[in-house]
Amino acid sequence: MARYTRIPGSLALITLTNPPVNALSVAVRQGIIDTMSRALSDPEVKGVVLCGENRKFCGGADIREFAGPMKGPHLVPTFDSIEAAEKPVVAAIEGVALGGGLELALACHYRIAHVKARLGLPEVTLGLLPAAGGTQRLPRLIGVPAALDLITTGRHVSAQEALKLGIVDRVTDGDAREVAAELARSVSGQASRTLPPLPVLRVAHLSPFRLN
Ligand SMILES: C/C=C(\C)C(=O)SCCNC(=O)CCNC(=O)[C@H](O)C(C)(C)COP(=O)(O)OP(=O)(O)OC[C@H]1O[C@@H](n2cnc3c(N)ncnc32)[C@H](O)[C@@H]1OP(=O)(O)O
Repeated sequence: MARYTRIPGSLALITLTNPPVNALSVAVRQGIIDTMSRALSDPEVKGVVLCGENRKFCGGADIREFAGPMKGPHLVPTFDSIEAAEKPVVAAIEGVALGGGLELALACHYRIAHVKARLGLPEVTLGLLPAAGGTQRLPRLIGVPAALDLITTGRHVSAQEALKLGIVDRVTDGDAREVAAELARSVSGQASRTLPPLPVLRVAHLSPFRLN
């Protein structure tokens, strides 16, 4: 599920609710779509803050659903609908943003992390790829070498390292939701921020393919 609350400053707060780590179950994916649509269609709402219940942003795909067939909305269109939003969406990352949880945060226009948060793409440790946008959005945000390091090792990074790498915009030791709301208010009315294009790697030993 995702809970929808109006908060001061003409903002909507969307809270993922799926204990213990607010994993992206079918109900959470559907909840994100429904609450985003509600926020976007309400002219009184100028921006959105996305967080997880109990100060845990999101532990990724719900591993309890791995045994059955995929139901409900897929992650890719769910995340694309956030990125395409014309109102600013700010992720308030507390606890963990792992796997699909980090991919969800990457689809938001801004990211605030609590100082104790941990972020990463551990899909490789399950024999998977971060295929819900992580392999595209992370290199666009922080460059190919740094993104490949995180994607191929699955290692977690601290909030401070995430800030240094450029994954998050700000780190706070306070309430990340409040800092995210402040940021959302300050950018509301502006065009949504977009990621830079994917950098093109030039590989020295490969010559361009020629058609004769
Ligand atoms: C495609 C694939 C995509 C898009 C993916 O996202 S793959 C999943 C990527 N996510 C992960 O691999 C995260 C796995 N979890 C962890 O690394 C850790 O559990 C944690 C860092 C999130 C928390 O660690 P810790 O505080 O030590 O606690 P536990 O490990 O004991 O976990 C607590 C309970 O949470 C349950 N849990 C954890 N992750 C998930 C999840 N992704 N889906 C569902 N449930 C999850 C875990 O099973 C524990 O449950 P209980 O045993 O307490 O019932």
